[in-house]
Amino acid sequence: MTNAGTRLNQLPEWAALGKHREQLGDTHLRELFAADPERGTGYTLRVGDLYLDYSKHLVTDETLALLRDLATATGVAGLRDAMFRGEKINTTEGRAVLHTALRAPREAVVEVDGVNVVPEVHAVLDRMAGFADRVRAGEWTGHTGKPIKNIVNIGIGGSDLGPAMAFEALRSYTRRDLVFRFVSNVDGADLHEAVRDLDPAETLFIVASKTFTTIETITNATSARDWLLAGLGAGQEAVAKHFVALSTNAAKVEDFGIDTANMFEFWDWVGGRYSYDSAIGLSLMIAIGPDRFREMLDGFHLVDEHFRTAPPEANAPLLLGLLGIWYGAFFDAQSHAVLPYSHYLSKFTAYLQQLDMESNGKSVDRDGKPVDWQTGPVVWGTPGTNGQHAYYQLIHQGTKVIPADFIGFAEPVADLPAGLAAQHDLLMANFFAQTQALAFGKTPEEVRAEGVAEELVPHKTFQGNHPTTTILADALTPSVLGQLIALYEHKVFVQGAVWNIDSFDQWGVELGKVLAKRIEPVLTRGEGGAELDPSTAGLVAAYRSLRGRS
Ligand SMILES: O=P(O)(O)OC[C@H]1O[C@H](O)[C@H](O)[C@@H](O)[C@@H]1O
Repeated sequence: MTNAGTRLNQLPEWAALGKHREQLGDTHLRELFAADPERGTGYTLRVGDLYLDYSKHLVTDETLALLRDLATATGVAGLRDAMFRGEKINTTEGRAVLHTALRAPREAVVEVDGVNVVPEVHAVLDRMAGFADRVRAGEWTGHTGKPIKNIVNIGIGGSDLGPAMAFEALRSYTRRDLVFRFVSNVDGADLHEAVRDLDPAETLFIVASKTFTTIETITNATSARDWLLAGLGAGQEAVAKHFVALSTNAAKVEDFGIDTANMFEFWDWVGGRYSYDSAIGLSLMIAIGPDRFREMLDGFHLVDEHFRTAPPEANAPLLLGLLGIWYGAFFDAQSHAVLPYSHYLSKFTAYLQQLDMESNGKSVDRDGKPVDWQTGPVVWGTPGTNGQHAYYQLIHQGTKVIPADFIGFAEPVADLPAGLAAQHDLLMANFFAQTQALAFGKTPEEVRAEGVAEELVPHKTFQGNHPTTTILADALTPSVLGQLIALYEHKVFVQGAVWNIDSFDQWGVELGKVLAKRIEPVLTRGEGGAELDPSTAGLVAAYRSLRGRS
């Protein structure tokens, strides 16, 4: 709720930003840097192990002060405190939003409906650790007595992207003698490719689903069970040794045939896209071990505390959130690129897509009224150097405003052979060169001075003035990964708070699910379909005909 119920774009703070934007006009980053020799070091923040440079943003001290005023006027700090207190700030679902409790230290007290949830959180973490240790030690054996060597996580959305992303990110910390696979797509090819070279006797399936009703996951889990039992030539009794569940829904887990003794629980106050530090992280915990998992949780917690307590001027998630609002509202930026300069972060942006776009892809405010301001951006990107040889052209010389985050590390991962670790400086030289080129560009005069033919000067000119944030850390450790994810979680929170939207529901995914359920019997059995629109009816008829069913 904004102050006194005033709509966001009716606030005087919003108008002040609009006026300031006009005054800023097309001021170039070259001018901003020339005017302030301290800018390169002054516009930086240190949070835990993260070094953040925001000097290459189209902002001045005044911009930042006006943005903070907007945060004050929209009650960001109050909503943040309500979240940490366990209030039901997810109003459309009547739920608390407490992923921060998942990484609270043992002695912390966080209450939901008067009950301290921290002991339960740690009880589950301890059970997970016990299980992970048994698998890692080869003590958890399958139906035939063979130790488990293959771990297949079956889940989708928040029950897949988090563990899959973190497994990649922390690959150098994982047990290389165990095989980890992640299956999400209901396309049977996903499960097929994941298990085709595995021995069922050595394979553990982790069925991850908050609701345990998600059709893709239940379908894949059912097929995995069929594959297992057929491969083992065994009956239902083999399931207990090869299937565990991660869920909030014990009844559905039991219905599926998994003993609830093999279930690791979490709670409805954990959103799916905020859940990989809950039981949903079990596959990751098996991969990196409980100690490393706890280090990751500590990293999350460090940034939680920063977000909760740092003053607005030095509050990194607040700053990043406000910068995004600035570009969306006053530069008409439609998208936001996240460009990690680490091969291990290959799934990082895909993970952030759900975190950000499912949270803030909303067009009505908390009161159900249509918003008439920009909300969440399209988040996109892939590891940086690859992008340089593909789509960076558009960022450098296209017509769109694309704020971008550049994420890099001083050290290559520890187990890289020396010869390959030597490539790291080249990787990072690209990292620094790109934000420099994006910010400062190359003027026509500079191009001419190189003796370029006049007709080619416009083509070889770089306008520059493209805003970027640089996030640099020493190394991609479990703790640093936790810090990075918490930074983005809270950035998304800040934006939702200012935009006055519910960042914690996802009603927009429901309609497609309902329609798919209706269309499936039309495809398979030709039943129903009278209600289909003419386009869809035509497509369904074509599909049936191609499959020889009409
Ligand atoms: O974990 P589950 O209940 O299976 O949900 C898996 C995913 O599907 C849903 O449709 C939501 O859009 C996601 O937020 C969720 O993470």
